Amino acid sequence: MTSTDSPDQSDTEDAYDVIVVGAGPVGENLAGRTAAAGLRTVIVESELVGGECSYWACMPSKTLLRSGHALRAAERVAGSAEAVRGPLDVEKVLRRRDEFIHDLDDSSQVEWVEDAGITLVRGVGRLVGERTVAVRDRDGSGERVLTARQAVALATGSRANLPPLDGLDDVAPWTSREITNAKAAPRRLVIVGGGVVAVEMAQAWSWLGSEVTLVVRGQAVLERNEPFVGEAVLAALRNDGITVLLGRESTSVTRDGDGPRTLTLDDGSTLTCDELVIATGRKPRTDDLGLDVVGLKDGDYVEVDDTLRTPGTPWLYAVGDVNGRALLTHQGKYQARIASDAIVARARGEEVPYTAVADHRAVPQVVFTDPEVAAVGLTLQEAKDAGRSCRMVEYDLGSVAGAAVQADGYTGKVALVVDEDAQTVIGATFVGQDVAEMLQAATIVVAAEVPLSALRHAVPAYPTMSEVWLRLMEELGQ
Ligand SMILES: Cc1cc2nc3c(=O)[nH]c(=O)nc-3n(C[C@H](O)[C@H](O)[C@H](O)COP(=O)(O)OP(=O)(O)OC[C@H]3O[C@@H](n4cnc5c(N)ncnc54)[C@H](O)[C@@H]3O)c2cc1C
Ligand SMILES: NC(=O)c1ccc[n+]([C@@H]2O[C@H](COP(=O)([O-])OP(=O)(O)OC[C@H]3O[C@@H](n4cnc5c(N)ncnc54)[C@H](O)[C@@H]3O)[C@@H](O)[C@H]2O)c1
Repeated sequence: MTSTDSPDQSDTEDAYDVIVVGAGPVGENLAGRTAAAGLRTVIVESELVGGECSYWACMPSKTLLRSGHALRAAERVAGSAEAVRGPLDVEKVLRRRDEFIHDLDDSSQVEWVEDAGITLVRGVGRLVGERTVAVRDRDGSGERVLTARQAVALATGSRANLPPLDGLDDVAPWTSREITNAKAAPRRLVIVGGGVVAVEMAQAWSWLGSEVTLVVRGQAVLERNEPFVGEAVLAALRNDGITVLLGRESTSVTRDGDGPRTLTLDDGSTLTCDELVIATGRKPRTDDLGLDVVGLKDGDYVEVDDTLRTPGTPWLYAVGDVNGRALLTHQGKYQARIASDAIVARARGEEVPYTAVADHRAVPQVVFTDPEVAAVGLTLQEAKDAGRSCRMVEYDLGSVAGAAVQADGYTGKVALVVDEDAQTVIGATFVGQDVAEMLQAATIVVAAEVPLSALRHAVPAYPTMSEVWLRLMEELGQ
């Protein structure tokens, strides 16, 4: 059966092979693959098919940043710089963002689901028993019970985690949802947080005209990366005119009616802003998911093994943000591929073909600031903490011919972490303009554990920025 149903619509056939709860990119991917393999698959979605990534996360944030990147790239090359002297057209940038998020209309995604042979049930899913999910209408008017012969896969994602800040509930703070979907640039924008959401949104809205202040509790931004990443991005943010306060905790916030908010910091100083964005991390959307049915706790990330199955419950899988392994769309979709192949294999009584190794050692991520940050695998510190015998080699990307051609006065840096025993690259970090597209080469090298001796034969084209690999190999004595 292929249909779009709401819970109160009666359906005599509510038994499926696979139930997927959550139709974000990860749930969709898993459902598409089990349906393609011939398993009768239903997907349950409480909001928009396409999930956080499509409407309130990856797509709007990247489209908000892209026009600024394009403008800056043109401004950094003599000849094109003279041709682009104007500012960004904010209205057009926001319109383009809205086109990418389909004005929050999921009908094209629903079409894909139906074409893929998946049944869509709209409503809030909850585990109520073994292989059983109850779906209730968002307004609570109806409930429908679905059963699964093979597997239930949780793909309910994550939401913003709000800190226990005095007064926060009364000031209508924004999270990533509102800042990625804002219809105009707030005049004064304060963002609390120093992670990926905070730095990307600080820069995007600064480029679009907001006066931005970033309140960071640590001594650096992007602390999970190599230290030189935080230094480069911090300098760039400040160079853009963004005020970045390091080592500052927020203690309380107030609002005068519908007017501006005033945030008080731990040194007694105050910041007044038209919008306050909280970007202090995520929490799993498991608060009312019925995890107690299988002895787990609502509100927690769902622990899984490397086939994305929960230990002790052979029919329950959890993929994407909800398991907390790597809060990234591409990594969640990787898990969806593995979980779906495992579900299909187990349904056929076959061996599971492969497991999630990349989650542990080869997770790639791009931070779409200017400069971009692209990293995969372990940082030097993570490698040391893991007891690896390792060393780091670094190279100034700006001194590579390809980078000099890319932009006048190009600045950037690349570092590799090498396992001395295995003679393989276990981590790579790039900072600079247009490094995002350089990441996949490093991801292949790390994921496939390519020996350094073999890398000698991977010759980068001249004059591209990838020529930095030759310089790094020289640094490594290869
Ligand atoms: C601002 C921002 C920018 C980001 N940018 C990037 C980026 O550039 N690249 C990248 O890789 N990652 C990025 N991410 C992370 C990315 O958005 C997530 O990793 C990704 O969305 C996870 O996909 P998912 O399918 O697991 O969850 P989600 O996309 O959150 O989808 C989960 C779905 O489940 C539904 N759901 C939840 N509970 C229930 C229930 N009980 N019943 C029915 N349905 C339910 C939700 O409505 C939602 O549609 C960004 C995140 C943020 C916040
Ligand atoms: N380009 C991308 O790939 C991209 C973009 C945005 C988000 N994401 C994903 O979304 C996830 C969430 O991003 P995020 O930036 O919200 O989280 P994050 O974990 O990257 O950063 C959270 C930040 O908030 C700070 N913080 C935590 N609690 C705090 C508190 N109580 N007060 C003040 N500061 C506090 C942390 O020190 C850190 O700087 C990330 O893990 C990332 O994987 C990815």
